[in-house]
This record gives sequence, structure tokens and C-alpha cells, in this order.
Amino acid sequence: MENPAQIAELSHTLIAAGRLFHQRGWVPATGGNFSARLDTERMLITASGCHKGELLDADFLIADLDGQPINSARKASYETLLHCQVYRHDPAVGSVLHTHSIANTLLSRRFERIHLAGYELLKLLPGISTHDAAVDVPVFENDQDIARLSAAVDAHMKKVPQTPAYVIAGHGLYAWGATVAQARWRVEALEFMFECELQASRLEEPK
Ligand SMILES: CSCCC(=O)C(=O)COP(=O)(O)O
Ligand SMILES: [Zn+2]
Repeated sequence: MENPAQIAELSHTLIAAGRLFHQRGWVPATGGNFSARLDTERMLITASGCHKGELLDADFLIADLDGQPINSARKASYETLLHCQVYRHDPAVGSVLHTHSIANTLLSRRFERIHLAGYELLKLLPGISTHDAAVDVPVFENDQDIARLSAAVDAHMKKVPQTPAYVIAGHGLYAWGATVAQARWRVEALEFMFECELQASRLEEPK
């Protein structure tokens, strides 16, 4: 059963996240996609091809967790199955956000995993309560076959259930949280730490 107040609130928080991410340069052009869980079987997700800094209420549709739109003529995000995978993996996830930043794009072209250690902002990630911690954010090879890519992500997350986020090489970050706000904070924390890693690697380059 649809709850118009719930849908309006979730779409407004996702619209605000999109504006912020676009101001930061993390969702250029039509890159990125956002979703929020509605219940155990459905999510609200951005339609494919929208500018994520200029989202309107009409740019969202409801889809089931197989990625099938419900009562909508609009096409859901091309990457909908990646959102479905996270919601199916963890019933506590309430929102999934995907960004295309310079830092996540460049780091993921260079490394098979992005090692983050000693950052205060690690405390935004699940299960971490001190800066004296380390996390490897896995990097998956990009694939235009999203069903195959989501199966690869799922196989990894079954082996490493505490995976806090992941990056697709040369493409972008997927992060999530219990609420849209928590997913947004995690994107902000991860993008900050990625930017630090990128700038540090430039400092280390021989002149
Ligand atoms: C033009 S960006 C390429 C597609 C992509 O990576 C993305 O995040 C946006 O796809 P969507 O279908 O969700 O608009
Ligand atoms: Zn993308």
C-alpha cells in the first residue's frame, strides 16, 4: 500500500542529497542514482537519465526488489539491480546512494581495493568506534551487464558481510545506511577520505 507522506519525505531528502552531491562535484551530468526502502519488498528509486542535482518529485518511481517498476511508465535507474542487491543482503538498509566523484574514479582505476586507515571519519562506518582502525573498500571491475555485476558484488558481500561500501572501477561509489541521512553521511565521509588518499598519492609522486 502506498503512503504518499512517506514517499514525499523520502523523495525530498533524496533531492536534497542530490543537490549537495552535485555542488561537491560527485554526481556530474546524469551520473549517480539514489534509492530509499519503502518496506520489505519495495523501494523508491531515481528514474534513469535524470540530472541528480536537479531532481524533481516526478523523477522517482517505486520498484520491487527484483528491480521491476510498480505502476510507473518511467524506466528505473540502469543500475537498479545494484540497489536491490544491497537491500536484499541487509534488511536493515534503508537507503543506497551512488556517486561518480573524481577521487573515487581515479583511485578505483589504480587500486584493487581502497585502503583507509587512521581517519577520524572512519567512525561514520558501521562497527567502527575509533580512528585507530582500517577498512578496505573493495573495487569491482566495471561491467555494463548490471545483473552480472550485482552477482559479483553479492558473492563478495556473502564472503565479507561487514563490507561498508564498494567502488566500481573507473565508475563510482555505492554506499548505504539505515536512513537516507546515514547513507549521505557515509558518502560524505568516504568521499572525504578518498580525496585525502588522492591528494596524498599526488604528494608522494616524484617531481
Ligand atoms: C551517464 S552516467 C552513466 C550511467 C551511470 O553510471 C549512472 O550512475 C546513472 O545511470 P541512471 O540510469 O541511474 O541515470
Ligand atoms: Zn553510475
